[in-house]
Formats: sequence, C-alpha cells, structure tokens
Amino acid sequence: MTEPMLPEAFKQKMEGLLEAEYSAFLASYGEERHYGLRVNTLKLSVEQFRGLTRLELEPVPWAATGFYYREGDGRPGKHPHYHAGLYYIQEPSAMAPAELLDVRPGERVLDLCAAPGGKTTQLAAKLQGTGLIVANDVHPDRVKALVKNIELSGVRNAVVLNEDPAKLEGAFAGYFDKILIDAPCSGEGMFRKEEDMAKVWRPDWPEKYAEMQRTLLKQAAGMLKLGGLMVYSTCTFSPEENEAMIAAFLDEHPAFAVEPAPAFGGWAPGRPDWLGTRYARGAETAGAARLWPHRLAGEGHFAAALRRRGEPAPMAAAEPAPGDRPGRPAKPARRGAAGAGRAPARGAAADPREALARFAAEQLATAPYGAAELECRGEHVYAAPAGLPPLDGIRVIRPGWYLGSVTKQRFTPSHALAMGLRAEEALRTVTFTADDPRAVRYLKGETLELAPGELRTATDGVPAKGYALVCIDGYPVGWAKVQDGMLKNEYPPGWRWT
Ligand SMILES: C[S@@+](CC[C@H](N)C(=O)[O-])C[C@H]1O[C@@H](n2cnc3c(N)ncnc32)[C@H](O)[C@@H]1O
Repeated sequence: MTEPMLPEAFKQKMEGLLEAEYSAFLASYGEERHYGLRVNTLKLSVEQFRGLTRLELEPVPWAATGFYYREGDGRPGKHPHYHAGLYYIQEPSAMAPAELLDVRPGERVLDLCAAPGGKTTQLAAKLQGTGLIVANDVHPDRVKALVKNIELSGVRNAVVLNEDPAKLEGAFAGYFDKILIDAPCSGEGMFRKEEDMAKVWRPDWPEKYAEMQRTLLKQAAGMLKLGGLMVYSTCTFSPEENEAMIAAFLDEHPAFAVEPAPAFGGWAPGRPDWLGTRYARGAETAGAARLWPHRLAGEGHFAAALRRRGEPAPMAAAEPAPGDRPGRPAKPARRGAAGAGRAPARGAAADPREALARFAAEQLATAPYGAAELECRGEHVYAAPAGLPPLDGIRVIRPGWYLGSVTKQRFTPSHALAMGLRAEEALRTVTFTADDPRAVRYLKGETLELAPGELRTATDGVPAKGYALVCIDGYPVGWAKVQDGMLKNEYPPGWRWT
C-alpha cells in the first residue's frame, strides 16, 4: 500500500518522542491497515457465528468477541448477517477501551461520547440485557447513527441522550458503576485508515482537544459511584491528550487512582517519561495502555482506567419506588410477560399501553420487556430500563427500547422491536437462509411470495394472517405482514439494501 502523506510537523514530533522506535512506527504506515469485526453476543455466541459465516476470522488478542478479517474476504458490511446485527465492524485497537472497563451484568454504565456506537454496542453486549447503558453524544447528527447501531444490535436496555455533559452531572451525580469517556481527539491514530484525517491535522490540535478532554474527564468523575471505574481513551498519540491529561486529572482528584492495564499481546505502557516533572502523580500514567501500530495489529489507541476509591454507599443501589420519577406518567399497570396474554377489550381506552398489550397478545409469543417500565411519549411507546433518575430538562432521544407507535388505538411495531426480539418471541416467523436470494430481496423492500409451510407459528391455531418476524439464518431482520401466502414488506426505507 502507498503511505499516507503524513504532516511534516507530526513526523518530527513523533521522531522526537519515539527516538529509536520511530523508524518502525513510520514503516507501519506502509503496511496494510487491519480490518476487524466484533461478534454481537446479544444475538449469538462466537461459536454460533463461526459456524454460520464464511469469513476467515483471526482472534483479536484483547477482545474475546473481536476478530480480524481480510479485506476482499467478502464484504461484511454488505451481507445479510450484517443486517441481522450479528456483528459490528470495528477497528481492532478501538475494541480495547471497552475491554478495559470490565463491565459486568447488572451494572449502570455511561458511554459519554458514544456516537456512532461501536463501544456502546460492545458494552451493551457485556451487560447481556441486564442493568442499563446510557449512551450520550453532543452532536445531533451523530446521535442518529448511534440510535441506528443500538437498534441494529438489538440492545434493549439503552437510553440515548443528546446533551452537553454539563447537563447530565446533576441528574446522574454518583450514579454509574462504569463510565467510558472515548474522547474527541486529534485522531493521529486514524491517518492510515482515513487519509483525509492526515490532510486536515494541525500541530495545535492536541492542545485544542486537550481543553475539551479536561472538561469531559472532570464531568464524568462526578457521575461515577464511589468504588466505580472509568476509562478514558483516545485514538491519538500526542502526550498532551493522553498521559498529560491523566496526570493533571490525578493531581486534581486525589480520590482517583490508575488501575494498571493488563499486559495483552502487544500493549505497551503509558509514557510518564514524556511528561517531565510538571505533575506530582505523573509516574502513575505508566499504568495506562498504549496500542501502537508498529507493535500490534491495529491502528493505535490510548486508554487509562481510573478507579474512584471508596466503598459504594449502600443506598446507591436502591431503585426509585414506582411513580417516584417526576416528568413521567404514573407507572402503568404492570405489563411484563403477563401483558401478552391479557388484551384489553378493543376500543376500551386510549392508553397506548393497552394497544401494545393487544399487539403482544395477537403477535408475540411472550412480551419481552421484562422489568422495564413502559413509557409513552406522544404516540410512541418505549421500554425504559428500571432505576433511572428523573431526566427533566435533558434531551432524551430514546428513553429506552423503542417498541412502536399507536394511532387510532392500533399498535404498529417498530423496527427496533423486531431487531431486539429473538425468533422464538414472535408468534409467526419466516426464515430465509443468507444464500436464498429472497433474503436480499426482503432487505431491498420487495413483497415476497411464500411457499406452503414456510410460515412457522409458535403453536397450532395461530391465524396465518398477521405480523411475521422475518429472519435470516434464524436471526430477526424485520417485520412483514402475512396474508394469503404473501409477505408484505415492512423493512424501513432508511435501512434498505442498496
Ligand atoms: C471518538 S468519537 C466516539 C466514538 C465512539 N465511542 C465509538 O466507539 O463509536 C468522539 C465523539 O465525541 C463526541 N463529542 C464531542 N464533544 C463532546 C462533548 N462535549 N460531549 C459529548 N460528546 C462529545 C463527538 O460527536 C464524537 O461522536
């Protein structure tokens, strides 16, 4: 491959920093970039995916669900399995920060700079549908991509916000077990992947971004529980945005300490020797991780894990009592799985939850929203994860899993509902194999004809007319309405195969 045109000032700076290692660093820009994907374990296991795909996968040493694939080895971004959300295409070193955050089921997690959602979906997979993940990004356009990726991945317990973190500090003070700050940065680790980044880079960018990063770190710190862990990461090499950021933070926040990064294959320690004597706790930045493109198969990253010392207060885990959340409707009559069986009489009341319960009874085998709180915003119904604080005054894009909308007391299921379901949770399913041309025709939005027996029902006696969950190799990709052996396509226009 041809080397990207690296800015002269960048080369000089890196040569000064890396000294003897610089020639190996520079040579890495002449090598092929690395392609990666992460299996979405919300949908299937790594073994199941390996059994399904023809991609040749090599493990990423630091991510159990991460794999390298070869460019030209099919196009994973244009495959029916991609539309089923079976994997997320992610640069391998970008998988490191979420691994370092060590998220466990049941935790409350914040992804502060989340769009387009690579790390949000990675963290959500670690939660396995338990606890909750708040995904925030300040840019309205980028939030749209974040929502799409969360929905494609079938995440049920995410809340998506579009806020300046300053507005989150009050609502979420001391609330989260884990926080990821994947900070906006000068992007020096992107030069091989996106040449244009090298063209626009300026020598004063590290200082400019450092100012933003300092604020983000401080804001995140206030939202972390005692005993909680946060990871700060960038895809850049400059010490100003990395070791100096962490050292300054430690000097100002004595309650935080660096949790030393594990020694995964090729990970290098932070470089306190680049800081001089300016910071009292600079030496602790050796515990951060540097992923260098000349030392491992990845484009480059920095990540530091910071533990807030102290035991979490016993009250911190308490869930608010039902109805305790100002700005929300009073808690509805509990729905849960039972809601699927008991449909209120048609036309009895205008509560959107009743239309949802009717839909669940007629179209689903089980109502899959579990302990979530059903929340209505206008005609839209969401399943919000339990235990959220009031979100008044905060721009909430998704208060939870978007289930669908109600017009004239009729519930229309969302695409997000289809993507978050498992095939066995629908009463009617139609499955195509990924090789069946009808899989792509469905993804293009075409109406399809079914052969006898192709419509599967969860039990005998389910009417052949109604919503069917269309699956590829057994994994949902969207809705269709079945009538007289025809599949009327409900795949949303913005998602279609082009
Ligand atoms: C490195 S990207 C995040 C990538 C993302 N974590 C992923 O893995 O897909 C940084 C993000 O920070 C967002 N951002 C910039 N300033 C921000 C701020 N003050 N608060 C929250 N997000 C911000 C940008 O819009 C951008 O999407």
